[in-house]
Amino acid sequence: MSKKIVVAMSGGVDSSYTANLLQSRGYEVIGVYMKFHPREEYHQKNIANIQKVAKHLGIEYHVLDRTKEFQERVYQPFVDSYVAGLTPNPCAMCNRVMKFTELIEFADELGVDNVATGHYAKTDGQFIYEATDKSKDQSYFLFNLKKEFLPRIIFPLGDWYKENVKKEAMKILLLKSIAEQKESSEICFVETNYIDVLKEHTEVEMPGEVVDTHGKVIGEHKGYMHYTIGKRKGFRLFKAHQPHYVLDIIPHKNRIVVGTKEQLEKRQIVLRGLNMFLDQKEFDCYIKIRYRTHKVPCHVKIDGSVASVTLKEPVYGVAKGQAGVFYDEEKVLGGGWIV
Ligand SMILES: Nc1ncnc2c1ncn2[C@@H]1O[C@H](COP(=O)(O)OP(=O)(O)OP(=O)(O)O)[C@@H](O)[C@H]1O
Repeated sequence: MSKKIVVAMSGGVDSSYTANLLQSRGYEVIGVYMKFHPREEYHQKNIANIQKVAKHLGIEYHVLDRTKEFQERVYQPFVDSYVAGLTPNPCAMCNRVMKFTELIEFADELGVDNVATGHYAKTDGQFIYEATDKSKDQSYFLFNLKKEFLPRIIFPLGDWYKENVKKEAMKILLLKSIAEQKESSEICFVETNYIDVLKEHTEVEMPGEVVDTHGKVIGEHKGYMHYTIGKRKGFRLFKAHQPHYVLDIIPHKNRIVVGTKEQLEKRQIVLRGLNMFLDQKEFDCYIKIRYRTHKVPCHVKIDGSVASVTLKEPVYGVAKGQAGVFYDEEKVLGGGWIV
């Protein structure tokens, strides 16, 4: 009897091809689509794609409405984070509290052990690793997965290049149109940009003061939620200066603090809400403090759910609310949220 697997299908090429690959490896695939946000048109388009793939593969698929849970666990915290002057990472949050939790729970209901997604990452059941295709690697967003989930997860695209996934999908008549469609935006519930999302819930356009590190008013900004630490555009300084960067955001005063590149430099970072795959409490490794950035060597000391990180090279633009993810070469050791 073939082994069953639940595949998270988004209607995109990656998860469609994942389902195809797993079936060709002998799995009995059960597809599942989850509605996270309330954009029904978006869902209908995706579900139509999944229907096509399911028909082509002769598999069953399910649609789960998780809009209420998503609103509570991901969407509202995303809005609240910006209001609090942070730069949230909703995808890393969603992977833990929504996507994989719901996927595993659904698999449990069906009595199925394994689940799969079309993420570009690898796992050996104990750790997560970077994907072979470094330009598509999503391991950073997966640092927060519950450790006990890992033995049940398969990432079939971990050793694939996206280019080849597309090429192979194009050869399958029913996947061709899916392979040709435009790639989805980075955050599924953001249609245009995050500011438009925030505007539906809170006042975003509220000009305020730009101050230097001594609190002296030196310019004007559009509203603190427009900025993230390290940003150097979009605010106005009264006098011409050398380039200035956002150093801090003070939400209750609607102020941003700016300074020079040297002032932006950080050698120490604190992470909270840790999620560790490694049990050690003190170690040397590398840290990634944003998705699209290189890893920096560091020393880590863990006390409870807090990590004190000493960087061996300076970094610029450490934004509160973003994920700090520890790596040993390609292996993800864990991570936490920058405070
Ligand atoms: N709404 C959803 N329902 C079920 N699974 C999903 C959903 N959105 C994403 N996934 C799963 O998470 C994986 C990674 O999601 P991401 O949003 O990064 O998609 P992607 O890289 O654009 O992949 P795809 O081409 O499959 O859309 C997808 O490949 C899929 O397995």
